[in-house]
Amino acid sequence: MKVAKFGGSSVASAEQIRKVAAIISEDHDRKIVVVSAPGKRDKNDSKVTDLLIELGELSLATGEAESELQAVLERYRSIAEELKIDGDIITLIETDLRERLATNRHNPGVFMDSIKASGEDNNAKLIAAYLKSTGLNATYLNPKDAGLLVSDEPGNAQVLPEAYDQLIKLRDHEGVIVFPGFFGYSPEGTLVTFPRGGSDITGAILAAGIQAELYENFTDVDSVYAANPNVVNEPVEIKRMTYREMRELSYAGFSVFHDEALIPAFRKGIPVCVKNTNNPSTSGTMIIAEREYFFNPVIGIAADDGFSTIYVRKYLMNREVGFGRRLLQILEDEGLSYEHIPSGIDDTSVILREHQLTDEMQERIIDRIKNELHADDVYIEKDFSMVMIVGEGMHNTVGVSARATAALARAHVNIEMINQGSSEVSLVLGVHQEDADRAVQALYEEFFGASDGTIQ
Ligand SMILES: Nc1ncnc2c1ncn2[C@@H]1O[C@H](COP(=O)(O)OP(=O)(O)O)[C@@H](O)[C@H]1O
Ligand SMILES: N[C@@H](CC(=O)OP(=O)(O)O)C(=O)O
Repeated sequence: MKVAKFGGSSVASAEQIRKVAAIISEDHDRKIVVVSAPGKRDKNDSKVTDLLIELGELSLATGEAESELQAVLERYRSIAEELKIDGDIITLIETDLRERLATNRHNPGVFMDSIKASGEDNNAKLIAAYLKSTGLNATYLNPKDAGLLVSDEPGNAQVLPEAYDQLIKLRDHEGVIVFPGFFGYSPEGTLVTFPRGGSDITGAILAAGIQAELYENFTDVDSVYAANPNVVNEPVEIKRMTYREMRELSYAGFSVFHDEALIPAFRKGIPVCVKNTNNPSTSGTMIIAEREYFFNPVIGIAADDGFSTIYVRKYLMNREVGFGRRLLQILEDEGLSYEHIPSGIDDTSVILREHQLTDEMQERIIDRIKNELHADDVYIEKDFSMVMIVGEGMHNTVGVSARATAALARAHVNIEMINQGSSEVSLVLGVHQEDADRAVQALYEEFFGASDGTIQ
């Protein structure tokens, strides 16, 4: 049995959905089909999820968002008309959306999750109807009926272990299940979405739940590339990589696959294959537990922006027992998570995602560090990017860091921070955001300049 997930680019139009139907029909092992909301039809288009966020936020703010509602309906209407699906489905989708807009308005988090999730939910119903019209035994299944139980933080659902006791039963379901990605339900019955890009997570949970032989993640590229193709021209294709390598790279900016989606697959040992809906016959990229690495210690280079640094200097900091704990307690009191904390003997930097910080919070943090920790200097800098060099071969290869820093020096990129994970499967370099693309290009040239097109 296989789980096949089709991202927004694969279900963005009638033409794309016909390709999805052909892919499903050609392999009867594709038992569960996870679908996202319609994505972009071209680079200037909008994802339905983004249209729904606009709709929900405007409705909450002003109570009126009719044109935004019609923009969402028009996406489904154009697909349904071209696929010649029964007209009732648009009426059903409109009724559903209006009901969601009228419910949970007192709780913005729950309200927005319901609006966002309608994109996937209604697309799954529409695609199930189309698949049935082609003669396939396909049925829509709602995550609540499937038992996809998740924690209740809006926009940040985490699957609950007890969900797997229910999901295994899907193995006995007749025909093909069409399953909306991106959300589950709390034990209290509240709809909760995963973070953005979360349909990948749904697919991984279901693959783990039914103990699938393979989790296929269909997108719009032939493979996972060694660098973002929007940053490096025609990067080499990766044919095989480990869960750990993909998790590091997708955490650090490879938006082709959600980093949290690897955890359920890794825990149950489900192989993942990233494939192209527009070119399904290619082998794609296999993501597995182990791989041999011979030719290149590095398998990929990623970059993610939107980081801030809280810089703290205090003479003899390294001699003060508990300084680190007290510093992190200040962040914990503000509900902040951090990513890296490189330290010297008299200074330390806490690197965290910028979106967490408000101006008031920054003032409170600086004030507390100065007055409670008696720091000699403390300030916060914004607009950093983290550039990640990843490869299972790095931990027994001498000189990777030297090659990386030399490459950045040649590109005149200043390194603000360097951090090697204890696993040695990744090396993180902090640079200013405006240098990030140049850094990725310089590192790619250093580690892949002589490559012949693919990494085995
Ligand atoms: N290393 C990478 N390899 C392949 N694609 C990448 C990589 N980094 C970023 N991408 C981008 O990810 C896109 C696919 O992800 P996404 O837009 O979420 O697709 P989907 O709509 O299928 O979910 C690709 O079109 C590509 O532009
Ligand atoms: N549609 C949701 C969930 C998702 O995973 O979408 P996609 O498969 O297009 O990345 C989002 O945009 O976040």
